[in-house]
Amino acid sequence: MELKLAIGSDHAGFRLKEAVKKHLNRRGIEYKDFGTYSEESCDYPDIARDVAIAVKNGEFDFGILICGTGIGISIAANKVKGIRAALCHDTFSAKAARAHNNANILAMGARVIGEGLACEIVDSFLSAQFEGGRHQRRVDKIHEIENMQD
Ligand SMILES: O=C(CO)[C@H](O)[C@H](O)COP(=O)(O)O
Repeated sequence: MELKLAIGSDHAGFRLKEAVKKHLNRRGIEYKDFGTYSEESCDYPDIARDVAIAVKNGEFDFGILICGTGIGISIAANKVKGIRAALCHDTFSAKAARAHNNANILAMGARVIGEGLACEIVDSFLSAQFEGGRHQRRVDKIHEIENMQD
């Protein structure tokens, strides 16, 4: 799989990010780590912004964002036009996020799930394909809402 990912977390997600990076290394999947690089307290919107803009600009196929709950970092990423960040804590949702919502960022909460499940969620997200059709119409409507804000 020739994928290039952007990955980032805040301090709460740092350890899980390291575990996900190890998993990606084992699978031979290329990624760029946008930080944070320690467990020192930082602000998740800063990381969400950098990853989301890089994905939106087409430098990466997908993004992975991790904070304590996954909530704040996904909310922040979704403020970037063209970003569809999906907070997933199960493999079914991760697959549907790609198949139905054409999500381009996977968000997870390190204080919610463990490393094993997180890596399975990453695999489900990356292996699923957008189904298009009626789902494309709905994704288009999401972006119509986005464009109403101009
Ligand atoms: O989950 C999060 C945002 O949704 C953050 O990781 C969490 O709020 C950080 O909390 P603290 O500064 O107390 O470690």
